[in-house]
Amino acid sequence: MKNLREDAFRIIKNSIDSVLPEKAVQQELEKMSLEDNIHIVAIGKAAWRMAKSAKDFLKDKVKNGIVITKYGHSQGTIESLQIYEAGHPIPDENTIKSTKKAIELVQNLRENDVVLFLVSGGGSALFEIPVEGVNLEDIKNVTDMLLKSGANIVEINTVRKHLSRVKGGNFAKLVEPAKIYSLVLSDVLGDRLDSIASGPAYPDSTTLEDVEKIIKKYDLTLSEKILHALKNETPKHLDNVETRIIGSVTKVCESAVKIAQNLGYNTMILTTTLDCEAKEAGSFLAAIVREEKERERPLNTPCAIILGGETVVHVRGKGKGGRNQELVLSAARGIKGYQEVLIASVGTDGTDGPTDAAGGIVDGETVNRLQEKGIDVEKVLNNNDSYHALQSVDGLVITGPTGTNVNDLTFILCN
Ligand SMILES: Nc1ncnc2c1ncn2[C@@H]1O[C@H](COP(=O)(O)OP(=O)(O)O)[C@@H](O)[C@H]1O
Ligand SMILES: O=C(O)[C@@H](CO)OP(=O)(O)O
Ligand SMILES: [Mg+2]
Repeated sequence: MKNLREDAFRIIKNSIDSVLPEKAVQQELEKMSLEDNIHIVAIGKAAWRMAKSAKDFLKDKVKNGIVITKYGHSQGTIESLQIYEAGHPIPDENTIKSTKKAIELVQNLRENDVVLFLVSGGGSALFEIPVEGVNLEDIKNVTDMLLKSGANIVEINTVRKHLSRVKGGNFAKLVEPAKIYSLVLSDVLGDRLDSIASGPAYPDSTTLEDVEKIIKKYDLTLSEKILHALKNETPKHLDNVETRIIGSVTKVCESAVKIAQNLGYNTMILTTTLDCEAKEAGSFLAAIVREEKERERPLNTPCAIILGGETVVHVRGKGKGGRNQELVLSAARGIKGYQEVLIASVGTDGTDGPTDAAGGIVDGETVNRLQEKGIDVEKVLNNNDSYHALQSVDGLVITGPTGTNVNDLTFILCN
C-alpha cells in the first residue's frame, strides 16, 4: 500500500536538494579556469550558497566580494565577503544600502579584474538603485502594484528595468572596463536571461515602448513622477559579459521524475512552463486527476504527473496566501471525494507568496474537512486566503528557505 503523502514529501525534499546550487557552481567554475583578481557579487535568494560554493572552490583567487540575499537566507560569514540581507519581494532601505556597497566594490576595477556575478531570482528586489527623480518609496509602490496586477515576471521586470540604475544591463556598464562572468540560476520560464533578477549584466531585449504597453494592459496608475522618469532606454549591447545558466525548473522536474520512479510510480512531465492563473491551473489538474481515476489516463496507476512553472495570481482579496497554495486549494474542489489521490505544489525557494509556507498539499478529503470546519472554499479563494484554509487542514508544506530558486514544482500522485 502506498503512502501518497509520505511519498509527496520525499519527492519535494529530494528534488529541491537536487537543484541546490553548490555542485552546479563548482562544475561551471572548473570549466572556466579563472585567474586571480576575482571579485564576487552574488544577488538573489540563492546568493549565499552560490557565493560560498564559489569561494570554497576559488579560495585565495577571490580578492573580495559581496552577497545580497533575502532576510533569513544567509547562513553565516564567508571569508573575504561582505554579507547583506534585504527586503523581498518589495525592496527596502537595505536593498539600496547594500547595492551601493556592491557598486563601490566594482566601480574602480581595471581591465584585468574579473567580477564573478552569481545571479538568482529575487535579485530584482534585492539589487536596486533607482534612476534620477525616483526614490525608494516610489519603487516600493510600483513593485507592489505590479506584483498584484496579474502581470507575469517578464512584464514586471520590463517596467522595473526601466526605472533602475543597475537592472537591464546597467550594472555591467558600471563594471567596465572589468569583465563579468555571470552564473545564473534560472527562475524565469524559458530562461530569459534579461528577465532573471532583471538581468543586471545582460543586454536588455525590452524597450520603453514595451513598458507603455504593459502599463496599458494592466491599467496601472503610475504617478506623474514615475511616468516622467520612464525615459531612459536600457543597454542593448554589452561587450564585457559572459553568461552561463547553471540550473532551472527543467532540472527539478527531471529529478522529481527519477525520485517518483524509484518510489514505484509511472511518471510523466506534463509541462515545464505552466504559466496561467493559479486557480485555473488547479482546475485543470483536478480534471487530469478525474481522468486518471475514471479511466486510468494518461498513465496507468500508480502514477506521478509532474509539472514545472510559475503561475500568476491577480490578488484582489485581503487574505494571506501564495500561488502554489491557491493552485492546490482550487484543485481540491475538483477532486472532492476521490480516494488515493493527492496534488502538491511548492516554490523551490521555500517561500510561497508572503507566507512561511513553501506551498500546499491537498487530497480528495480536503474540501470535506474544510466544510466540517465551516470554511467555504469559494469565499477563501475570492479573498486570496489559501494559507489559513490549508493551515486548518494540515495542507501546508513548510520547508523554510531552501537556498535555491528555480520556479515552482507541481505534481499529482494517483494510486
Ligand atoms: N494572498 C495571496 N494569495 C495568493 N497569492 C499571493 C497573495 N499575496 C501575494 N501573492 C502572490 O505572491 C507573489 C509573490 O510571491 P513569491 O513566492 O515571493 O514570489 P517569487 O517566489 O516568485 O518571488 C506575488 O506575485 C503575488 O501574485
Ligand atoms: O528577481 C526577480 O526578478 C524574480 C525573477 O528572477 O525572482 P523572484 O520572483 O524570486 O523575485
Ligand atoms: Mg518568481
